Amino acid sequence: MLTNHFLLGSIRYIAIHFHPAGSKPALNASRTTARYASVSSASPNRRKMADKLTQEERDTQLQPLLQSGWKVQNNRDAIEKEFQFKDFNQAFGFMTRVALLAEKMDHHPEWFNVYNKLQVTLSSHDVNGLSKRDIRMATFMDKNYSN
Ligand SMILES: C[C@H](O)[C@H](O)[C@H]1CNC2=NC(N)=NC(=O)C2=N1
Repeated sequence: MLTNHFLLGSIRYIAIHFHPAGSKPALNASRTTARYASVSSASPNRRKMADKLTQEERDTQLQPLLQSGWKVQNNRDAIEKEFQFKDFNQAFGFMTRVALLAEKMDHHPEWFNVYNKLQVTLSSHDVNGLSKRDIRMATFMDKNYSN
């Protein structure tokens, strides 16, 4: 058994990993630390209060995404974009790369895929609107997209 306590100001995350006797951990402790430290930099309560994008952040961070095809929905504080790929293989490869980040961030896109098309909606349910996590996710998608 391996126990990691992360003390970043206040206790924010404790990860306990169980490994069957004799088995080797898949990750060493320092990699595990880096992985979780990067995605749990705020406790859930603090995250909620501090997280919704401010007007200034919308002007500076959301604006560039709106130039690259993301749209703010009419009825919800969420952004959406449709991606098109050569075929299903390309679409699903892209989705897989995004899914790995989503799991690391504990932040998941709403998406709908048919063959080579992918409709994505990003919003942060815990703040009922857009947060920096949506900016990070959208930016990652744009960077990783090629058709
Ligand atoms: C329990 C779990 O941490 C939460 O439900 C996470 C999971 N993924 C999430 N994804 C998104 N988009 N918003 C959230 O608020 C969210 N919360």
